[in-house]
Amino acid sequence: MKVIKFGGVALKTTEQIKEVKHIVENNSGDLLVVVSAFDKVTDLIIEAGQNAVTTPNTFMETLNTITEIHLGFISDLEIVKVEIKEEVGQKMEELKSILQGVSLIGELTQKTLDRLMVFGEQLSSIILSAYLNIPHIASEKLIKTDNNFGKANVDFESSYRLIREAFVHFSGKAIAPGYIASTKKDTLTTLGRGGADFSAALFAAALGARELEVWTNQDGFMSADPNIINKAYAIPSMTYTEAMELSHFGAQVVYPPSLLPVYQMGIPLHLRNIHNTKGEGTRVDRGDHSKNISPVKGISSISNISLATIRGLGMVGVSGVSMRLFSAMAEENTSVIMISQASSENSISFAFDKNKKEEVKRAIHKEFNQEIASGSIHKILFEDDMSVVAIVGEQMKQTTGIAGKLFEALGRGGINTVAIAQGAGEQNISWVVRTPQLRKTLNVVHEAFFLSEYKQLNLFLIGMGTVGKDLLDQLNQQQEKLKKEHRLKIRLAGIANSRKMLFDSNGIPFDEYMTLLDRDGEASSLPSFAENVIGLNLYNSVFVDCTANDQVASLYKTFLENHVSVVAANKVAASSSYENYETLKSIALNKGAKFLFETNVGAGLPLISTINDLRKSGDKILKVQAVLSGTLNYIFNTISKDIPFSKTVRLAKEEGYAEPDPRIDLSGKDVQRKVVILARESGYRCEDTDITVEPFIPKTLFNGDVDSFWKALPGVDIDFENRRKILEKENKKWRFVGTFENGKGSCSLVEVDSQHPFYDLEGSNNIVLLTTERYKEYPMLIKGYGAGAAVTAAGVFADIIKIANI
Ligand SMILES: NC(=O)C1=CN([C@@H]2O[C@H](COP(=O)(O)OP(=O)(O)OC[C@H]3O[C@@H](n4cnc5c(N)ncnc54)[C@H](OP(=O)(O)O)[C@@H]3O)[C@@H](O)[C@H]2O)C=CC1
Ligand SMILES: N[C@@H](CC=O)C(=O)O
Repeated sequence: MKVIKFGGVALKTTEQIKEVKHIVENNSGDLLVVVSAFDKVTDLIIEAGQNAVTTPNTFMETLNTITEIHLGFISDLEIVKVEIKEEVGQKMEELKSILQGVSLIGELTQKTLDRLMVFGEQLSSIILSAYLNIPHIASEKLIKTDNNFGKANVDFESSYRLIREAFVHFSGKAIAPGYIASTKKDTLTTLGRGGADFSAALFAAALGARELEVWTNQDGFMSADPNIINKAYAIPSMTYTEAMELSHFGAQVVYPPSLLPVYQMGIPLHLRNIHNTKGEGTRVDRGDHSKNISPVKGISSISNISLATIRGLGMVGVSGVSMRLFSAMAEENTSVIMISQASSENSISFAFDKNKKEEVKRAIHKEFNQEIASGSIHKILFEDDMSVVAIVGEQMKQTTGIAGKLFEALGRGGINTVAIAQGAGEQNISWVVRTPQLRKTLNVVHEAFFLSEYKQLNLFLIGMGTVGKDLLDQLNQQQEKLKKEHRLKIRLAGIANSRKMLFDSNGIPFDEYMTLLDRDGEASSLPSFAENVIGLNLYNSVFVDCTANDQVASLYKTFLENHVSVVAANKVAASSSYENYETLKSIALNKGAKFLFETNVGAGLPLISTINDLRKSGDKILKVQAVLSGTLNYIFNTISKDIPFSKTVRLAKEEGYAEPDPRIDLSGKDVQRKVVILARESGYRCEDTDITVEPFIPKTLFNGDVDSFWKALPGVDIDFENRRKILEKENKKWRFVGTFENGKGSCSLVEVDSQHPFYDLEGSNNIVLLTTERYKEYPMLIKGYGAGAAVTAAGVFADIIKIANI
């Protein structure tokens, strides 16, 4: 004997019902088919009942809809037997007269509601019995319960006996309505919403079925809620305990009470999807499921939770407090979803359905009246808008480090855990988070435990000029390789320039961002950009700054505080006051986020990381001597009798070396910032005032705006040409050199001869000599392209990859 159950969602359309027929016909051997009401019918019956109470006669409209649904199926399924239409007609008449009675009395008791609701399953089973051409069995006569209407408690012994007696000579196929039962005195009852699963499980257990197959519209138990986690997948197999834990914590695949009968009798439960009949579904049985890749089998969550916390020193060491509290909840018919108690015993927190808040308040005040009056319970706190999340897996109890990994992932994701519980069985860790953080929580935990195929970073980028544009091109080119070779997906979740901004948590295509930004973007606003990044609350969020703007740099603090890592090509923050620099670094450290700015000095050259590595390994940076301006080195390598100074500046801008405002380069400010950053990363508490700058062009050029600067610039060409000729004669070159030693530094134009290590520094290259305790006699030398779109973008890219930690 096999039992198959079809839920209402699997009985939604004529096509689905035809599929049901295939499934039934393809099952050879003895078979009992248990069915729910057709989709939505139970809800419509409840609605009709409620309408009958509140507004007499309005129930007729709903009743007509119910009739249409059933007659519609009879016609669409081409059921020609006249008796079926008559039988359905009779049932509808019966339903109508009960509703009229409700309307007259103006009251709908749970008992009457049960009496109404049984029609759903009765009607579907009558129609399907005719369509499948198999006999119909009256379940209500076989499943016996108490009179707890709405969710009656099953009398297992009598039910099993009656079912076995009814099936003693049975062979072939039959259909039975789920959900409905009756008391000893044959009063109709129901088994609670979802109770058709329970009926099927009772039949399967009583008859010792070889399998119970339950068809819904889901692939079985999923690793997490697929509506939230698009990478969630169906769990192929699990134990009864795991299924119980997951369904208790919100995975609505199977009605939790159904698991007990099949577990007790060791009957395998197979969950299948009517929309994916070839899918494997989930098998729940007593088999060995220990070979699963992850000890965590699934994540489940329940929202709409409130959390109550009772605090008081009077609870410490007093026995029976928990017992009294939970008995009081039981008296109010309130289910406690999760409990957390500190070992100090001075507080107990528990989670419950938010709709039960009044009952919970009443229960606490009634039970602990005296303690509250005496002050031994001094605080009762209610927090709303909470969700309970649980990870479940029987193998968790044999694996160390699960809790460590879980809470590390949550911490790194910036998720605050409000309360925690783990039973000694170790197969479930549950915790409470604020509901706005639920989506992120599920993502973070799914990524941590479920072998999501890919690790994902969510990028938010401001600045799509020279560097930003190249970065997006590189990301576009590399995305397939990163996915394939490093299992890393980079999703562009937000972009902005000075005019517009655009967000899409599903990802903005790298090859279309500009068109989309222009077409769909809204007006750019930095506060609103930050709000969006934080509001989207995506896990593994990274903010990338490819501007030179101080207002953009002022957003870093907020991002880091909200666990959003920051990658900056912009040098403003790292070279601002030491206090700000230090604050940003320490927030990043405390929040488990990263603040990376490798390209601030030497573009793509590994300068900051090398200094960090030297220091971490115990070395000390004693002195820095460097050419750090790509623009200035390019200018001094390009200037000639044919190319005047002003032209070289224009060329440097065109080549993408110069700052958005080239006066930052020409004034020496850019190099000063870089020396400050190197000094700080070398461990010195350096301010920009510690680094002097000797200008090499008149300060008057820096008054006014950029346009007037460009106009005035050719004015210095003759002087430069005169100085250049002398230099050429002496076989020397200009290098703008930054140095730092003993807490102080300088930036100035130096004339170097052919013996000097900086003499042969080509193009826009940078060079850095690091004198350290270990590299004293022969300083460490790092040299190469020090500016330009491609190398800088590559440096920013490398910082992003560091955050992914692949
Ligand atoms: N070029 C190089 O070789 C290197 C550059 N860097 C640094 O990289 C950064 C970017 O340089 P680069 O790409 O050359 O500069 P660009 O001028 O080419 O691009 C700057 C981008 O920032 C945007 N932007 C400016 N202000 C705002 C704002 N308030 N809100 C939103 N967007 C804004 C601009 O928008 P819009 O397009 O609308 O004007 C533009 O897209 C600079 O900090 C520079 O120091 C670091 C190392 C090397
Ligand atoms: N403008 C800068 C760019 C890199 O930081 C330079 O010229 O070096």
